[in-house]
Amino acid sequence: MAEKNSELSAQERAGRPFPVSWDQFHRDCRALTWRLNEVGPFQAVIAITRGGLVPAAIVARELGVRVIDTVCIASYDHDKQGDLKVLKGISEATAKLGGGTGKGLLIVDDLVDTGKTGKLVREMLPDAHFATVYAKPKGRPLVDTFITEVSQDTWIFFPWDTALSFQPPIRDGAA
Ligand SMILES: O=P(O)(O)OC[C@H]1O[C@H](OP(=O)(O)OP(=O)(O)O)[C@H](O)[C@@H]1O
Ligand SMILES: Nc1nc2[nH]cnc2c(=O)[nH]1
Ligand SMILES: [Mg+2]
Repeated sequence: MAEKNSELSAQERAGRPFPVSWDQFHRDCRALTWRLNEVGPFQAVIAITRGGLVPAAIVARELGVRVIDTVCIASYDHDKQGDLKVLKGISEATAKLGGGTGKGLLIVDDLVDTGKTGKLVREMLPDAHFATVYAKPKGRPLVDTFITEVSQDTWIFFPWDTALSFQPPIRDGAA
């Protein structure tokens, strides 16, 4: 049974779908910025690619921050998590702004799930502020600021990964 479970993708294990529209995502990013505005000011925003790019753009716009950098990490192949690979760290100029430890820098990602990605970035920039839009319980302790907690058995569907499609009526057995 345990073997069977390990064959399941993270999305299959999660089971419960949580679709997010562009409109909802934009609202949640704005709500996140209201909280971050109390914590800043921040010298730069660092997006964890790729999912962090969209919230980072919105948050940076709302905070009036124009220095934006990326940490590029690959771990999930669609919905299966493998070993984490850091494809690119922050630039020398951004590292200098954060005094080498990330002080005054804001790291943004779309979500934390197991927390593996967040843990790795925290190790790179221990004094940076880490914000995500959504958080699942396992990853939540790693995040300084987030907006919505969803249960661990939830899979979040982002608007850039999805399209509108027909759904059968609930009466006919729709989830
Ligand atoms: O807390 P964890 O279990 O580590 O998962 C969270 C990470 O997973 C997703 O990224 P993904 O690796 O799918 O890459 P992407 O952002 O390029 O889609 C998401 O954007 C987070 O960065
Ligand atoms: N889209 C998406 N990617 C993830 N990566 C880890 N957890 C999730 C999730 O719930 N949704
Ligand atoms: Mg990501």
